[in-house]
Amino acid sequence: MKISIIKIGGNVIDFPEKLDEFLSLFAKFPGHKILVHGGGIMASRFGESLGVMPEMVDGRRITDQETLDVVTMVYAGLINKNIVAKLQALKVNAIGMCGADGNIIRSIKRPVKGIDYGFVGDIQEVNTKLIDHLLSGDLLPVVNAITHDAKGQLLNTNADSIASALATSLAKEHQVNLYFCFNKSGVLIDEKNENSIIPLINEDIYAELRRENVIHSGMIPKLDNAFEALEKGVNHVWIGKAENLYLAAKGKLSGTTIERSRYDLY
Ligand SMILES: Nc1ncnc2c1ncn2[C@@H]1O[C@H](COP(=O)(O)OP(=O)(O)O)[C@@H](O)[C@H]1O
Ligand SMILES: CC(=O)N[C@@H](CCC(=O)OP(=O)(O)O)C(=O)O
Repeated sequence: MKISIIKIGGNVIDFPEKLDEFLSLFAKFPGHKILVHGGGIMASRFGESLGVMPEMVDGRRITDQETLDVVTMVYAGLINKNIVAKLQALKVNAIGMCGADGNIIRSIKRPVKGIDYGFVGDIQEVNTKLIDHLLSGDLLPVVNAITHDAKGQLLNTNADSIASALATSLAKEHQVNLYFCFNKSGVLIDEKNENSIIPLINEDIYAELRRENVIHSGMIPKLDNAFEALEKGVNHVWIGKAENLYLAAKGKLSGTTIERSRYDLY
C-alpha cells in the first residue's frame, strides 16, 4: 500500500478557519492516509486557566500528573473528537484514537537522564496490523499525542514522534510519505521571514543551524523525527505550510524537503 502520514501542528488547530481549510484539503488528499495531531498551544492555554503552568525543554513538555490530566483531556478529548466530527461532516470515515485504543501505540515512561520529563512516553511498538486493517476497511485513523505503557499508565508523547513512529513502522511493509504541516512556510533561515525557506536540509546543515540557534524549540523534535524516519525507510519527508500540502504531494517546490545525509547513499 501507499500510505501518507500527515501531521498537523498546534498553531493550525488553534484557529478554527485554518483548521477547516486544512481539513477540507486533507479530505481530498488521495490514497490511504493517517492524520496525526497534538495541540500543544491549546494544552498550555487550558492548563494555565486551571493553574497548571506549561514547562517545555527543547520542544518537549515536562508532564507531571496534573499536566497529564490536562493533555489527555485536550488531545484525546476536545481536539481529537472535534477533528473526527469535522471529517465526518466532510464524508470521511475518520476514527479517533490515542495510543491505548486498539493498543495502537505502546510506549515506555522516559527514563530520567539529567531531566525528569515525568509522564512522557518513548514509543516502543506500533500495532501496524490494526492500522492495515483500518486502512483496508476505508477507515481513516486520527491519532493524537497520548500513548500508553500497556500497564494502565497513559503517557504524553510528542506528536511529531507519533507521526514518525507510525511512518517508520508502516514503512517496513508499505511505501510511506511523511508530511509535517504547520503554520510556517518550511524550515526558515530567519523565523520572521516566510521567504527564507531552506528548500533542502540534511544532517550536516541541521547540525550547523542548531549550533547557530537558527533551529530551536519545536523545530528540534520535528527535524530529529524527520531524519529518524528517513533512516528507517520512509520514502519522503516534507515540512511546510498546511495549505501547501497539495503542492508537496505533487512534488512541486514548496516547503522543506528532508534529505538523507550523503553517507547513507553508499
Ligand atoms: N528555523 C526555524 N524555522 C521555522 N520555525 C522554527 C525554526 N526554529 C524554530 N522554529 C519554531 O518551531 C515552531 C514549530 O514547532 P511546533 O510549535 O512544535 O510545531 P507545530 O505547529 O507542528 O506544533 C515554529 O512555530 C517556530 O516557532
Ligand atoms: C511530550 C510532549 O512534548 N508532548 C507534546 C504533545 C503535543 C504536541 O506535540 O503538540 P504540537 O504538535 O502541537 O506541538 C506536548 O504536550 O506539547
